[in-house]
Amino acid sequence: MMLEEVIHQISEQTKRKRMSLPDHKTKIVCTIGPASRSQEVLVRMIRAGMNVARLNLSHGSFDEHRENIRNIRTAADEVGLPVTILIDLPGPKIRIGDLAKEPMELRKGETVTLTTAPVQSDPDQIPVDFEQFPQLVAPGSIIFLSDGFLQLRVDEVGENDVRATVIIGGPLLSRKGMSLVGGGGIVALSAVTDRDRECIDFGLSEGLDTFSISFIERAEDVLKAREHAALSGKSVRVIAKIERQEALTNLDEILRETDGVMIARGDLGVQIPIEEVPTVQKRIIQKANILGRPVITATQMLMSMTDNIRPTRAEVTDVANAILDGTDAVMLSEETAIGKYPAETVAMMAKIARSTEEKRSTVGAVCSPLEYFRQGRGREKITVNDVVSLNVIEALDALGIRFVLTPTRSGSTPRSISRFKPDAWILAFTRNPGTLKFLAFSYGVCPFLIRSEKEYWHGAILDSIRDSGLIGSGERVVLTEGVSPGREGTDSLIILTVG
Ligand SMILES: Nc1ncnc2c1ncn2[C@@H]1O[C@H](COP(=O)(O)OP(=O)(O)OP(=O)(O)O)[C@@H](O)[C@H]1O
Ligand SMILES: CC(=O)C(=O)O
Ligand SMILES: [K+]
Ligand SMILES: [Mg+2]
Repeated sequence: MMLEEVIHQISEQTKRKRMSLPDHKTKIVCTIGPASRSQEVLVRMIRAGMNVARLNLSHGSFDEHRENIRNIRTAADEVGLPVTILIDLPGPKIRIGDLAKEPMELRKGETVTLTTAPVQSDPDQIPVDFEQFPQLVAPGSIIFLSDGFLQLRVDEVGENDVRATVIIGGPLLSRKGMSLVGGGGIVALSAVTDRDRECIDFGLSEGLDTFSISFIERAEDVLKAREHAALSGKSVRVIAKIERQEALTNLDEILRETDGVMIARGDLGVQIPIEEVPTVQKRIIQKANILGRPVITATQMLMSMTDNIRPTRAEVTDVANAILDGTDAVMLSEETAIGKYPAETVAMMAKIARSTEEKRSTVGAVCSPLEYFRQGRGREKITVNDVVSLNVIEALDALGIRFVLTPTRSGSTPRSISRFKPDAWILAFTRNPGTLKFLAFSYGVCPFLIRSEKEYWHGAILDSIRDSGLIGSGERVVLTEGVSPGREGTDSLIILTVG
């Protein structure tokens, strides 16, 4: 959208009230729930920078959401800023039902009963809103509740009841999601269920046209939502929620079909190994950016602000990093739906966004040192070490070399190569135990202690490397060479074959 259009849109909305541009460019999506559905709180959230109000139809009734929509619209009018309403569809996710009393405190080691029986007689039982649930588990199955915060191990399976032992305890709230290790729990049902279709109809009847689809598997799922809306003669904007392995496998086709994507890190962190979430996030953002699809990074961004007025450093850094990764929008979930400080959390999000955006061009360049040098920046201060390390990287890339051998006194040569984060290992040889210790902090550097000046000679290094069996005979390596022994600074690199 052109700047003029943005200004036009805002001035339309402001109805001739004083107009100014927002002070942050990253869009802020907020989930609306009990903590934020009042007019007063919504007004504060919009003033603090909320751009999109998300209604999660996995929680609350249509009546409740109808009232939310009315409140959001009134609040937006009052403030004079546009707010988009996003309907998040429930999708094929098994959830527990409404608990008799919440939170239900699950204690490690205790036995609990999950039941699909329609009428709850025992308030200590956990209702499950999916009839086939007992058939999906067996003794020994692990059940994740609440994005994996709570874990149970199944002991016994009956017709309607499943008895399980609490492995990881904590407070459980109504309607939390459930998944079985290995991805079970997103039942064989595909995305866009009958319930999702009802929710699309609900949204359309309220004059809304933006829907996020949970647990998308493939591009066809996006089409299904479009086709359903078309039955009512409506066209919709679809945000594909990437929260299962299949969606990652089919990411390219989904991105081509969808209008936008959400990195739904809550379920994604249960469906794929949690440690892969950060790199998957970067990959999705990059691909979405290349195709120009808006991308929302969601879940646990400022999670601790659900209870505290200040976030953790790690959370602030997560938000900033998502922005530097190239996300278009950041999302708040429990922070604004059930948290103690919904408006303050939005204000914090906006503050982090503004500060990060202001520094983005400088930080971006520093983030990729290789780009920094390739663009010829910092040329007036370039050192011999810089030139040699850049040449090393070039040689590694061009020849597919797996090892760099660097004799070093201070460690500066291996560090200058390490900063580019090459795939190759950097084997550093030093006589200085202090240097050896400090190289423990450098990415991809494996330091070795050598005893005598003689061993600095590259023939000796190659011999000891070959004898150690670390590098096979006949493999090419890069070796950096200090031409003037006794002086710091490397003057050249040589490419050698291990004999
Ligand atoms: N309308 C609502 N009414 C009551 N509680 C809500 C509502 N919306 C959200 N919440 C609470 O906030 C939590 C976080 O919201 P979020 O939208 O991330 O839900 P979720 O259960 O994790 O499911 P999803 O995977 O669809 O996001 C919910 O688990 C629920 O406890
Ligand atoms: C937002 C969402 O659905 C998730 O993080 O799982
Ligand atoms: K949902
Ligand atoms: Mg989810």
